[in-house]
Amino acid sequence: MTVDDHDVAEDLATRAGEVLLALRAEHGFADGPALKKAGDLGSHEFLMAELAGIRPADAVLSEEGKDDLVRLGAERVWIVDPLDGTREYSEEGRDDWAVHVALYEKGALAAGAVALPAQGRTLSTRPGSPLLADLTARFAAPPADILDKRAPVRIVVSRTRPPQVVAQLREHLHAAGYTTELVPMGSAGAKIAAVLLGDADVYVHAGGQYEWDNAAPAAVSLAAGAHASRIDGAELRYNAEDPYLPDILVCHPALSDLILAGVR
Ligand SMILES: Nc1ncnc2c1ncn2[C@@H]1O[C@H](COP(=O)(O)O)[C@@H](OP(=O)(O)O)[C@H]1O
Ligand SMILES: [Mg+2]
Repeated sequence: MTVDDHDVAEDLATRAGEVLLALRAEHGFADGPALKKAGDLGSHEFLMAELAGIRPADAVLSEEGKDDLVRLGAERVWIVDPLDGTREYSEEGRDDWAVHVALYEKGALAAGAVALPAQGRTLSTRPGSPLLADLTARFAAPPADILDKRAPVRIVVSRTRPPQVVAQLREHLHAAGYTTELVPMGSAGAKIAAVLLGDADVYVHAGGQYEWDNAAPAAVSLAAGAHASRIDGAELRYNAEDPYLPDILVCHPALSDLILAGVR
């Protein structure tokens, strides 16, 4: 039986999340560094073994693996972050951490899933996913409350490394008559999921990130009809020789011109 790539992404991200929940329960929170290490490694090894079994011909770029540049000539590359938000994973009670599994194929993102294990859900590009249908409906309707300036623009940012550009963006929005609210959160995947799920309106990051931090969240965003780009409006490109991809913007497409004008 052939298994569809969307199903593979969703299934592997979800099951890696179960591995991470089990390791968190087993280790407890007394030794943070040991828990982080166990999580990063345990999830990476799980994903590598599963991908080798189900997609043996594909290349893999993982945050926790050695970067095999054979991927540069490969048609299919899985871009995975076994544990995004490692810091938050090691803090008791926090649910802002994620597992990212994306497939890059012939120049573009072809599938992806972001598991939020402590929230009990996985966002994915799988056509037919009820959650994806909800997200797609959200982005098909205009964000009337924001456009009418009745509701604040909720900007989700790194809780430990909020970028400079956010202050500039807020000034730009305030000058245009909008109000804003900052929502600090860990994990690029959890922050992008917050935008997709309607708990925030904009995710802006600058100053450093890698392909594994945003490939799967970008794949789901684009599948849901959200805007996802570099902060200068350029397309997000993957499987580069240097996987450094330092900035990203995700928001409702009806807000993208306004936000891009504020961050450019
Ligand atoms: N300036 C920077 N340089 C490199 N990586 C960064 C970065 N800022 C954020 N990241 C990475 O992006 C992810 C989300 O960060 P944050 O929670 O601060 O928003 C984290 O991934 P990991 O948890 O997988 O390491 C973090 O390491
Ligand atoms: Mg990461």
